[in-house]
Amino acid sequence: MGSCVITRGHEGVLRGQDNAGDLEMKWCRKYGTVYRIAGCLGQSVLVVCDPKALEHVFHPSRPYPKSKDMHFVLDLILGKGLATVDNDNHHRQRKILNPAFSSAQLRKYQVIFQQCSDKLVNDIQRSLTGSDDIINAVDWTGKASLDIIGLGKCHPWFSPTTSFRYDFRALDGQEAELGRAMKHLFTASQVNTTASELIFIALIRMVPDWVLRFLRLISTREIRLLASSGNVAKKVAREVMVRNNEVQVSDDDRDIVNVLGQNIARARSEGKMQDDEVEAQLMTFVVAGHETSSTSIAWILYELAVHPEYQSIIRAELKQSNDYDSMPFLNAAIKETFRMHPIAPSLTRTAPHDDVLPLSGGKTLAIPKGQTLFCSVYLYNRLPCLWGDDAEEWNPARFLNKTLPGSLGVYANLMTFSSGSRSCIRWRFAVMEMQTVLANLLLHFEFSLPEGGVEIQHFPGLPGVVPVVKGKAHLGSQIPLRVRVLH
Ligand code: HEM
Repeated sequence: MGSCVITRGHEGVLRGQDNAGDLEMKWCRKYGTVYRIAGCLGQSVLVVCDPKALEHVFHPSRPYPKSKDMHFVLDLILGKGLATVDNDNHHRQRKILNPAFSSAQLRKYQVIFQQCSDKLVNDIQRSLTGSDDIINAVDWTGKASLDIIGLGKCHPWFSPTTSFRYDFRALDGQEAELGRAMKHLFTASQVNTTASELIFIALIRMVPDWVLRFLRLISTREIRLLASSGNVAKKVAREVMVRNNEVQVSDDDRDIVNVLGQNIARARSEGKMQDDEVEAQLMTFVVAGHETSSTSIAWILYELAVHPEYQSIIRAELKQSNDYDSMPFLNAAIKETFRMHPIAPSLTRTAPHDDVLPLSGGKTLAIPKGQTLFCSVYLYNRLPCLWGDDAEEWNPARFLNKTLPGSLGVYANLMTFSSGSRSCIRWRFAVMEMQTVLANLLLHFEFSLPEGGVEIQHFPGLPGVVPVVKGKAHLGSQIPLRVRVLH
């Protein structure tokens, strides 16, 4: 399968590619929906996008666990929160947190989405100097989503003395420490991964659990960056907990942090959650909710700039109704963007025991206990057998009035929010946030590509991909778009 550096394996080659997914796609066309690559230090890694095999790996009642290296990285950034723990601990934590995302609760968050969207529109408007301004969409959507999860000053009843919310002040241009750390988290890994970092990851997969404690003491550049983001998140989580104990918020005024804080505090007082877990939940929600949503909103603006005809259609829908869920084109465009631009293009899992993977077409594949699997969201979301021959093109029409293929994935049968009991707990929140922010932006602005066009690539960052301008990855996360105010 082509040449590779022996120590780094294909894994090193994948992390070094300019556009995440290109090589996986090339190999998928050549070798099929399950193929083996060399991991670092000669480890064997299975790349999987076969729908039947993925159904087996993400089965709700017996999902494969995350790989040890993923656990290690998540633990550094998020502590022992929902995204990190397994089995009974995971089940217990998820049960405690689920009510914060019930449909009734989500409807209440809608007010916050709207206020932060209004503020975003005003701030973009104020920043424009002429009729032909270019903005970096990622910067603006990042400010808005940080405010939505952090609940900064866009909230009308915000007051540092009566609320415990952490003021990111993102939309006011004074980025708080956490805002800076989060920005750094995804972009830090844009510097080429070294062989020693890959060897470190390979070692984590190989050594017994008790050795892992000592590996934590080894400090690679990547580990240092991840740990320092985790430390900032921890500091904020502690601040939030202290304020949560100090203030009472009425039922109607409760935002996501209030709701989460209250559920967590109750579980803690009933002895169902330890202090370090409480801290980790807040860290998890702050970190997981930032770049994920903002990058996805920036991607849809990009796709709509490339396909302006859809901007007009969606604007017409928005002028006729306030009910976002009833708008076919708005939702089809969102689904199609989540299909083409998954923030986590691959989910790493480990076989918990010797197993037989069922494959499409009735075949099977025997795998040993401990086998590492790269479950490719990117490839699954682009399989021609599911999405059609034009699967590599952005075409929302595929989601209009059609039965969706397959049965995987919590949203639109895509793997973007994963599938089964470890799927994204806030996928509905993310979709509602995207609907509201996008609707408000499209009603006030027209987006187009800068003169001469621009090619955006998926840079393979950690823990997710980062949009960069081709040839300008060193400038970090960017989606430059031309903006015109609509009157
Ligand atoms: C566009 C937005 C988002 C995308 C594409 C996304 C995607 C994902 C994916 C793929 C997973 C599974 C990860 C794995 O198994 O390794 C996941 C899990 C998770 N996500 Fe999201 N996410 C988004 C937004 C959010 C937001 C806004 C939050 C919260 C603030 C959030 C919180 C979580 C948590 C806590 C988990 C762990 C769930 C568990 O293990 O039970 N996500 N997300």
